[in-house]
Amino acid sequence: MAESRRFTIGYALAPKKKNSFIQPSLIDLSKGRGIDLVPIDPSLPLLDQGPFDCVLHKLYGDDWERQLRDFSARNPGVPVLDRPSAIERLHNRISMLQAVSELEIPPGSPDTFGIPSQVVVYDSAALSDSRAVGALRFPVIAKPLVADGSAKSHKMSLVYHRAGLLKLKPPLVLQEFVNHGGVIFKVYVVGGHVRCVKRKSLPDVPEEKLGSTEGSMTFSQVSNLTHREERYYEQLEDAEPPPPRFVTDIAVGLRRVMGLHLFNFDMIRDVKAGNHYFVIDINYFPGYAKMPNYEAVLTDFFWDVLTKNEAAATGRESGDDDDDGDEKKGEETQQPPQC
Ligand SMILES: Nc1ncnc2c1ncn2[C@@H]1O[C@H](COP(=O)(O)OP(=O)(O)OP(=O)(O)O)[C@@H](O)[C@H]1O
Ligand SMILES: O=P(O)(O)O[C@H]1[C@H](O)[C@@H](O)[C@H](OP(=O)(O)O)[C@@H](OP(=O)(O)O)[C@H]1O
Ligand SMILES: [Mg+2]
Ligand SMILES: [Mg+2]
Repeated sequence: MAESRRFTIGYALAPKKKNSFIQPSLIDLSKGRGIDLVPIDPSLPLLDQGPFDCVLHKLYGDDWERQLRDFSARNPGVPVLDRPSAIERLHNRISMLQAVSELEIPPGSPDTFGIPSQVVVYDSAALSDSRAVGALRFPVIAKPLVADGSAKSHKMSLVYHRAGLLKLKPPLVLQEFVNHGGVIFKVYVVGGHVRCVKRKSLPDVPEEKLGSTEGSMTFSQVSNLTHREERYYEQLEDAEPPPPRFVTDIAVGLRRVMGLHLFNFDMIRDVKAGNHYFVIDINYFPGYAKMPNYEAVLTDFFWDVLTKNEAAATGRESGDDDDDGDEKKGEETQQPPQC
C-alpha cells in the first residue's frame, strides 16, 4: 500500500516563542495529521535547510528577511507564513493602527470601532511643544513607536499630565487613555479562525482624578500578568464580550487589509459610549499557546495551507481560488469568536 503523503513545516522562532508554541501536544497532533514540525536553525543559511513544504517564522532583522526572499525565489511554490513585507507594518505602532482605518465594514451593527486619538513624537523638543501634543486629552499612554519584540518595546507609561511627558524618550506614540472597565478583548486570528478572549487590563482612571493627578506610571505587558485578587476575576467573568459577528468582521477585514494569517489584536470598549470599541494594538504571531485548544486550531490551519497549496501545485481543482487557500473556507466555516 502506498504511504500517505507527509508534509514538513520548518519553523524559525526565537527560543522563548519556540518554548511556548512548540509544545509536545502540538507536535503530536500535527504528526498524527501527517505534518512534521521541524526547527530551522537561524544561525545556518536557510537555503541549506529543508526541504520544507511551508515555512513558519517570527524573527527580526534584515539578514533574516533577505534569507526568506532568497528562499522564496528558489522555492516559489513554498508558502512562507507570513510575508515579511506584510509583517513590517506591525513593527511600527502608527502604520499598525492605520490598518484599522482602512477597514470597510458593512453597516448594520449598532457597534462601532476606531482607534484612540494619538500623535507620534520623534524628538524630545516636541514633548514640550503644545502644537505637537496640544490636542491630546490626558491621561495618555506613551508607547515606544517601534514594536520589535524587545522588552523595551513593551515598556509603556501612563502619563496623567503634560509635565509627565518631559522625562520620556522618543520616538514614541502618545495615545489617549480610554476608560474601559479594566478588561481587554484579545482577538486571535489563525487564517479563517477567530477566537476572542478576555484578559486583564489597566484599571479605569476615576473621573475625579482626571486632570488633577500629576506624574506618570510605567507598566509592561499588563495583559499577561496573573492577578491574585478574586474580585478582579469576577470583574473579568462579568464583562460582556463584544458581539461575535462584529469581532469576526473586524478580524476578517484586518486579515484582508494586512495580508496576514497569524496575528491578534487588542480591543477595549469605551465605558462612556458602551458600544464603541477601540483597537489599540495588533501583534504578529502572538502567544497562541494561551488560546484555548490552540493545537487543534493551528493543526487545522497547517493542513488547509498545505493541502490547498499541494492541490494548486498539482493542478487539481481545490475549490478555492484565493492566493493562500484558506480564506474561503475560513469564511464558510467561521465559528463565532467566543470570549
Ligand atoms: N489607549 C488605551 N487606553 C486604555 N488602555 C490602554 C490603551 N492602550 C493600551 N492600553 C493598556 O495598555 C496595555 C499595553 O498596551 P499595548 O497593547 O499597546 O502594548 P503591547 O506591549 O504592544 O501589548 P502586547 O503584550 O499585547 O503586545 C494594553 O493591554 C491595555 O491594558
Ligand atoms: O514578543 P513580541 O514580538 O513582542 O510578541 C508578543 C506580543 O506582542 C504579545 O501580544 C503576545 O502576547 P498575547 O498573545 O497575550 O497578545 C506575546 O506572546 P508570548 O509572550 O506568549 O510569546 C508575544 O507574542
Ligand atoms: Mg497589546
Ligand atoms: Mg503589542
